[in-house]
Amino acid sequence: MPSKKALVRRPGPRLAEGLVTHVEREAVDVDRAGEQWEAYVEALRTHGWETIEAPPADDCPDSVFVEDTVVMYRNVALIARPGAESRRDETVGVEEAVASLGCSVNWVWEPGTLDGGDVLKIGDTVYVGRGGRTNAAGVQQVRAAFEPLGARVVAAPVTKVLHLKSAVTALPDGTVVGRVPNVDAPSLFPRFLPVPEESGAHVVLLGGDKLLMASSAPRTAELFADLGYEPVPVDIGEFEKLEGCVTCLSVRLRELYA
Ligand SMILES: NC(=O)NCCC[C@H](N)C(=O)O
Repeated sequence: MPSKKALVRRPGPRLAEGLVTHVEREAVDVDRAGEQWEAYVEALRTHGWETIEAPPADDCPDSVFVEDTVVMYRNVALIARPGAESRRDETVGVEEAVASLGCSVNWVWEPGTLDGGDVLKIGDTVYVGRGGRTNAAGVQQVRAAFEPLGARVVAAPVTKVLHLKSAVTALPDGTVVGRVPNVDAPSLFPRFLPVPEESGAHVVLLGGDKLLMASSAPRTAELFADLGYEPVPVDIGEFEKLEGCVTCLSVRLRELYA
């Protein structure tokens, strides 16, 4: 059944200690991050999404990046096993939250690791990035969880950025968008559109033609507007300092039965 719920998690007091892997560490203004998070959540609500807060995980600096903790396919929530050890405890509260929404819950087990940021769904095709955070066993477990439900899982190498979805996401028509130097294998995707900015590769589909995007990608927003989409820009600058992007701050639940 179509649903429009989005799971989010408020940033915790230790946010500034969040992991950085591919960028230089910059000071994070936690108060400003809080304001940016509120505005992000408000943008989801304004466009018809009911937001549900996962219980805080204040000991985990990266907990706001809730996308990495769970992958949804239909009504099934696959609880991730984050590749970074400091992020493992984030999954506990998320598991409670998705179970209470009526999802069927499944888990990635050791030795598998999986970050939700490595999973890009386009219709029934589920691309899984095998990179710094998601290992081969994690990819196999996504196959085992979702292929019986009708998904086709396609593994994609990720060596240049943190997650597959740091490199690419997809427009509503399924066209994959990414900044060429960040994408290991653009030919894996049936339709690929290069974008001029790194954060232009990140879109959250709000419904209809509306695309939630970071305000740090104005030229890409212009490109998308010219293709008939309606960009909805939000400033997530404090999260970008920690390699976060618009996708990683929420998990949309579009096929709940509850
Ligand atoms: N899905 C995402 O893009 N997540 C961003 C995670 C950023 C966090 N600082 C991390 O390194 O895990």
